[in-house]
Amino acid sequence: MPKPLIAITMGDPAGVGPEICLQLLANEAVREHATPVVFGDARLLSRCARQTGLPAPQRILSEIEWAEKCGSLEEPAVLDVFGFDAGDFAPGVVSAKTGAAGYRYVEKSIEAALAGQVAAVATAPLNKEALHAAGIKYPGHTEMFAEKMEAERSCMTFFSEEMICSLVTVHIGYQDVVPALTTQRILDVIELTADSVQRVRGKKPRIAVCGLNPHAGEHGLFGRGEEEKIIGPAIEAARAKGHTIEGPLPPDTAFIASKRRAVDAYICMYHDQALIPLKALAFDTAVNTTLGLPVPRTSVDHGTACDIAWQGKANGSSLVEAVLLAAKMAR
Ligand SMILES: NC(=O)c1ccc[n+]([C@@H]2O[C@H](COP(=O)([O-])OP(=O)(O)OC[C@H]3O[C@@H](n4cnc5c(N)ncnc54)[C@H](O)[C@@H]3O)[C@@H](O)[C@H]2O)c1
Ligand SMILES: N[C@H](C(=O)O)[C@H](O)COP(=O)(O)O
Repeated sequence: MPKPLIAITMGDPAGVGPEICLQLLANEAVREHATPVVFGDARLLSRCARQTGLPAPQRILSEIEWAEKCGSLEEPAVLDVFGFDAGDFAPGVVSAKTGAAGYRYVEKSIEAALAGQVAAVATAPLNKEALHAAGIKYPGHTEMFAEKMEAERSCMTFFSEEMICSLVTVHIGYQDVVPALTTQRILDVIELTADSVQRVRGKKPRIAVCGLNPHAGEHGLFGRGEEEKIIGPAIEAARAKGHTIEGPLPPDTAFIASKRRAVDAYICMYHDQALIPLKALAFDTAVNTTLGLPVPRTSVDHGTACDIAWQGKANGSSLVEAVLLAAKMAR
């Protein structure tokens, strides 16, 4: 069976994206399962290789060569996306310019995915402030992929050996979380998660849904009855559709070790409810995915890490796992 061609976007040029892409291109385990193509800037990658001591990319394709050769590519490569001027660029310092470049690599990867040129996309980190400074309206990749791929419903889900978790709400402030919680949205996230875990792990998942308030509201004592009025009905509806599901669980004990052994996937109401336990347990290897898209998209779980960028210190294992998961999802 031919190996899937996976687009890897280079991320914000000023962050750790370039060096984890260089690590990835040289990774033997990745080559066994996929043909990786980094969508980024070839000159910048070569400069990063010189600075960090990592191997420089061997095969570089222009956009014209890519259009001609992508159907027969069998070795790791870089697609040199035109347009980044490294003149006044400084590693570790994000700007509107680096935000715009990172966004261009993502746009290009989505075009390639929708044109059937690549089987999946894995993304290196963008910086949200840099995107904002560049005038780009999306909070992150999740919203870019969902809109540009016209997903009817989608959600952010993290896979790791320690835990799998999906987020009902993502990049919004806390005051906006409660208005965004609806029974239908929670049910959509449960269904997307159950379907994806079944495909990736080959088993019907046991799902746990977290409450919103301390102690899951303790029967209306804390909060405004969100557990009874919004979350509970979504759990009932999912159970009626045949899902193995429990909740709303008190969030503070939902992730203790014995519970994690009994749960295949968590449904979390807001960003940090999911990502504090996930990143504490599996920061180096967890993978972020967007479910509900016509073409798989995975990502690293970490950010641009500007404090260590271009110093040869970045751990590239989350990107390796992201590409391996993308290859699995693409099959
Ligand atoms: N997939 C993505 O595009 C993605 C994911 C998370 C955060 N972000 C964005 O990245 C920017 C910076 O976010 P942050 O500072 O909150 O988190 P961060 O993950 O960039 O950094 C947090 C800490 O983890 C360390 N770290 C991160 N990645 C590492 C790696 N690969 N190897 C070794 N150490 C690593 C950093 O040095 C830092 O100390 C923000 O704009 C944020 O929105 C993007
Ligand atoms: N919430 C994600 C995390 O903390 O890992 C992240 O910011 C990435 O979001 P996108 O995949 O939407 O860029």
